[in-house]
Amino acid sequence: MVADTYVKICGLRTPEAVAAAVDAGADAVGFVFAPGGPRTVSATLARSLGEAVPAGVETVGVFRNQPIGEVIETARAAAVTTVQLHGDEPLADIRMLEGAGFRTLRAFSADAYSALPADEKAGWETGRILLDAVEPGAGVTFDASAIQAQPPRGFWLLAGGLTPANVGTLIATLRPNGVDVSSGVESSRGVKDIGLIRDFVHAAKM
Ligand SMILES: O=C(O)c1ccccc1NCC(=O)[C@H](O)[C@H](O)COP(=O)(O)O
Repeated sequence: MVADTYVKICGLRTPEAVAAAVDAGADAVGFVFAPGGPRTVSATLARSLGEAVPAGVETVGVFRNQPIGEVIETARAAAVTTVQLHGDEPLADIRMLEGAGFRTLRAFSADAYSALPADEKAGWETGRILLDAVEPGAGVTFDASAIQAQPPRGFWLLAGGLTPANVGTLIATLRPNGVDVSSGVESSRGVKDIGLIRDFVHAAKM
């Protein structure tokens, strides 16, 4: 296993789930602001959930193809430390977020990322990236052979269909800096399971 694997638990909506993630040792908790999904929360709810999160743990707002002005306004209202862009957003949006004082994560489908020209990859790899399945938050794994052959050069997170049962093997095989999970710690879509959150963090940090 890889020591000190960074762990983000995403799609949190209740104080109990946030406390379970923090108590288990997660490095980041995610709140989904992309509209229309079962995990979508308001900035007001995220702000109140985030108040119980200690300073060393990142609070991440997840957005998908929303105007950058709206992203910054919502992230400020929610008082998150970090913004995760999960759509087709340009590098200029990442720079704007950094300028506004946020840490950032830019998500790609693993296939789309592997197909990027080297100079584009080099631009994204100056920041933190997240490699995921094509449909985010769907609990679906993907063929990671291209990533295994040519992993990103900077800090990167693996996501997409991770569970307490498969995360250890995938960390050992692909050696990401961290992992991100949503469906794999749920009892049903959008409903987090405290025991699975605990099991996932422990398995990832073993
Ligand atoms: O989770 C969502 O509903 C979501 C909606 C729109 C954009 C991103 C979304 N989630 C992003 C995440 O960070 C997920 O944790 C990541 O895609 C992994 O999901 P899963 O395969 O369910 O573990």
